[in-house]
Amino acid sequence: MTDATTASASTTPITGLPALAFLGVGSMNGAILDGVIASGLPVADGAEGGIRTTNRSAARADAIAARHPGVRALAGERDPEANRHAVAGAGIVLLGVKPYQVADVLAQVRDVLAPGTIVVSIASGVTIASIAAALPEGTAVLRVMPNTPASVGAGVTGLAAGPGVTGAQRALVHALFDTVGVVVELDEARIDELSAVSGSGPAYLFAFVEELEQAAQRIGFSAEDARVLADQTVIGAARLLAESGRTAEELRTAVTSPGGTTQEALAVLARGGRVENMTEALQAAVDRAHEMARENA
Ligand SMILES: NC(=O)C1=CN([C@@H]2O[C@H](COP(=O)(O)OP(=O)(O)OC[C@H]3O[C@@H](n4cnc5c(N)ncnc54)[C@H](O)[C@@H]3O)[C@@H](O)[C@H]2O)C=CC1
Ligand SMILES: O=C(O)[C@@H]1CCC=N1
Repeated sequence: MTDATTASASTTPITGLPALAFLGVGSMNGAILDGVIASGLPVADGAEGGIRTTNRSAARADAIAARHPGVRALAGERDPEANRHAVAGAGIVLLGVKPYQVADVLAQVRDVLAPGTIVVSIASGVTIASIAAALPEGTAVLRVMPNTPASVGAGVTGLAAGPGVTGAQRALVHALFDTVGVVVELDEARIDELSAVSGSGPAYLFAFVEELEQAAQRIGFSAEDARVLADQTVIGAARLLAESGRTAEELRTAVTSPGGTTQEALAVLARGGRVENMTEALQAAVDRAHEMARENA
């Protein structure tokens, strides 16, 4: 990480959030919505209620409303102006649609954003400059890169503020994402690299669990037992990392008896050049983010 990067809780105490509009509540914005609500941090009642959400399908909006009865969940399928209704009176707008849909959603809402509204994008590969260019001049724009463990309060979010964003606005968004885990502030120039590590990272780990499960079956375990063994091993190891205060290296060493079985297995895994392979994988994610930024400019 560069000198420009800091992981911290917000230094400014925040006792509440302004009305929030979550535009596009799928996997990621849904995880943030769950986390913010679970945190109990008060959200101000805007003119149309404190938290508003939008997505395309009515079934999904109904599911959000059932899960969070206080939320005003709107569906584009029922209300073509859902995004415009959601942002009216909101203090923070969280853009959670797919990258290629961002421009369309910004065009829908740009003339109904209240002065002083903070726009936060979670989209991969969509730059602050391209978002700011689609909004009224002077709109505060921040770009964040969260990850799905946010839904259980264990996320990590990269946060980059655009030009002209005040310290107070940045602190507010930082506090919002503190409710769903750890926040790392960084320059926007580094956000694609952060995304490659922590935004996509949960998928790498889930892919590993799937591989461990499949390999366990190949050496003779039933599908059911293989799943218990693989899932619980990773859950237990992650908790140990979180709760023991020891580094991954120390914990690995504690499992690996000299001349024992783990050492043999790790030697086989290392044959694949895992660090080189992981570095190549991260670079592929970064390259794709750069390509998306050009496509979405
Ligand atoms: N899934 C992840 O782990 C992460 C995703 N992201 C970013 O989050 C964004 C969303 O990704 P996911 O949640 O995975 O996608 P998703 O497909 O689960 O969610 C997108 C949501 O947007 C809604 N939507 C589509 N068009 C809309 C419109 N015009 N107005 C309102 N809602 C609309 C859809 O109904 C859907 O609920 C992407 O830009 C992605 O780059 C960022 C970090 C991690
Ligand atoms: O795969 C993606 O493009 C998004 C960004 C990071 C995680 N999911």
